[in-house]
Amino acid sequence: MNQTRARGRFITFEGIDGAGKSSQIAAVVALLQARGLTVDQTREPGGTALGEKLRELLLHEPMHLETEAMLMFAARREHLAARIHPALEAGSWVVSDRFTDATYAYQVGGRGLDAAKFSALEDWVHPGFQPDLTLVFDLPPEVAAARVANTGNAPDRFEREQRDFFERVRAAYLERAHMAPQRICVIAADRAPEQIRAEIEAIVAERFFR
Ligand SMILES: Nc1ncnc2c1ncn2[C@@H]1O[C@H](COP(=O)(O)OP(=O)(O)OP(=O)(O)O)[C@@H](O)[C@H]1O
Ligand SMILES: Cc1cn([C@H]2C[C@H](O)[C@@H](COP(=O)(O)O)O2)c(=O)[nH]c1=O
Repeated sequence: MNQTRARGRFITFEGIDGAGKSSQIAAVVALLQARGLTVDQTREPGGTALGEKLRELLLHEPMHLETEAMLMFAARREHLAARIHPALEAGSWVVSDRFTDATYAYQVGGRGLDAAKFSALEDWVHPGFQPDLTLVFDLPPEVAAARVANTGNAPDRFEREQRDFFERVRAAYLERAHMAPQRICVIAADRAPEQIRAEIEAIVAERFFR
């Protein structure tokens, strides 16, 4: 019998720098794998050899704000073509640390660029394609900044931004969630990791395995 494998699902994690996405992503990947699913864990900017080179530039090289915005979408175009779409079509689930919501939050909300231009880029790069589920980690910028400082790592171009920048990024994420409540869940990230993990597990179970 000719059995075709079901298309995979696409889950994205979002939030300001230091929101605590990384450890929770690992937990969700483990949860899905425990259900016998094949999972491709990736990130933006990045996720491909070219995308990782662009990430290095984006995080560390001074550039015009519109150059930054277009490089984010260039990396995304490659990511979709070389990794995300092939994985989903092969039946793998894809879990990405950030996707296009980050561009609306950081480049439109944070940097103040024109949303209409990004809508055109989005329609060009992934017309009609959105994550199946997006988890936005929400917390006050000062809490996130303290976490980033505690890592002891040298801050990148984004992490060096001031609190008002992250207030705008946060507000833009919450606005995105308000506009697409069926896709985007806001997670209160200023809580113990175990509490956050339990809430995310419940959301994933309800959304995909009910
Ligand atoms: N719920 C939490 N409570 C306290 N500290 C946390 C929590 N979650 C993560 N952390 C710590 O905060 C720091 C940043 O976490 P993490 O790297 O997971 O954030 P992130 O959202 O992936 O950040 P970035 O987007 O900057 O990569 C780490 O040192 C991590 O151990
Ligand atoms: C996809 C995307 C990312 N960014 C910013 C957000 C973060 O500061 C960095 C990525 O670093 P992370 O710690 O791995 O999350 O890039 C952005 O400004 N716009 C985007 O579209």
